Amino acid sequence: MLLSELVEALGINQERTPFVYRLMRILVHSGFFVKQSVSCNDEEGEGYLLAPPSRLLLKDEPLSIRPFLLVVLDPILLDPWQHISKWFQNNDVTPFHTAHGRMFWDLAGQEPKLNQLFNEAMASDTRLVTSVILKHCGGVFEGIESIIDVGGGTGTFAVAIAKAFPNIRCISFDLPHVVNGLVGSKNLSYVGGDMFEAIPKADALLLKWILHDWGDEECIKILKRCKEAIPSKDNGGKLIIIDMVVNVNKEENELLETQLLFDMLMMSLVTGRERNEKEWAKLFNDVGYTDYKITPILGFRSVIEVYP
Ligand SMILES: C[S@@+](CC[C@H](N)C(=O)[O-])C[C@H]1O[C@@H](n2cnc3c(N)ncnc32)[C@H](O)[C@@H]1O
Repeated sequence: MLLSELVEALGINQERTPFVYRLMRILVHSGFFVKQSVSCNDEEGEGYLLAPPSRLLLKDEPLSIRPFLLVVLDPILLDPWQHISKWFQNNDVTPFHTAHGRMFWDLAGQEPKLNQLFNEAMASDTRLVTSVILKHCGGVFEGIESIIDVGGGTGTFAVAIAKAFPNIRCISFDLPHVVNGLVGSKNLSYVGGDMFEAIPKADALLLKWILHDWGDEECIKILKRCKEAIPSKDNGGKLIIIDMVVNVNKEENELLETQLLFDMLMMSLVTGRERNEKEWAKLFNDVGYTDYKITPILGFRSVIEVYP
């Protein structure tokens, strides 16, 4: 699109065209658009093309992660960044708590708008991740007869597994305010509960973007509840964790900056953190898991299979 077409399509005041030019200049620089000579409607000039990553931000792209961007940019999630300095000097659990006087999960349970925004954001990320996992890592589900997605949100992952593997019984398990009213299918059901109290039993448990929300002590509690819920390794028990494994070696990890920024997001919103392999191994070892295997297939995230 030419700049003039863009200004028209977006309904922007024509006098603002030079400002749109400046905005587009940085969006080209940061890789969201590509500049190219075009001739359109008898006009010749420099035009803009969407760069491939920008497709992930389109409204009607099936694997769009636009809802994720929208929640991260919502004032409720941006406010805590303004409170980091205060938080370094007080005793609040998180900058989010300093900003809103409550923990993130409590506010999500009390504010239907935040609950919905957040669940949609998670579902959009999970659609993208599921598409990669089922295509490239379907083997992790082999031999499993039942699986529980712990903290599975509104069930996007469980629905995809239930569809791809009709013989696996799937449960999406989350806090009651997240799963209330959701209706399952033949091999899929929803269960409300608290993963710190008890997790229903199954061959395998999936934990996608769960453990990075919590500090080590809380992770140990969750991992203990998980261990109680699965059979021994010989009987097919395992955890399938989808989370980041931070590698601070810049040469080996072109996504290091993204991983470190996510670590800051976890510091700002919740009590969690992004962990390196040694830190993951220590958690598993502390709870008595015997073995683990990391498959780095999901961009800045990995699949970590953990055995009791
Ligand atoms: C970062 S989200 C990840 C959601 C989903 N696994 C995904 O990746 O799309 C964390 C999830 O943990 C759930 N959660 C938080 N505390 C929980 C608890 N005590 N018991 C069960 N689920 C919990 C939240 O409601 C939320 O759905």
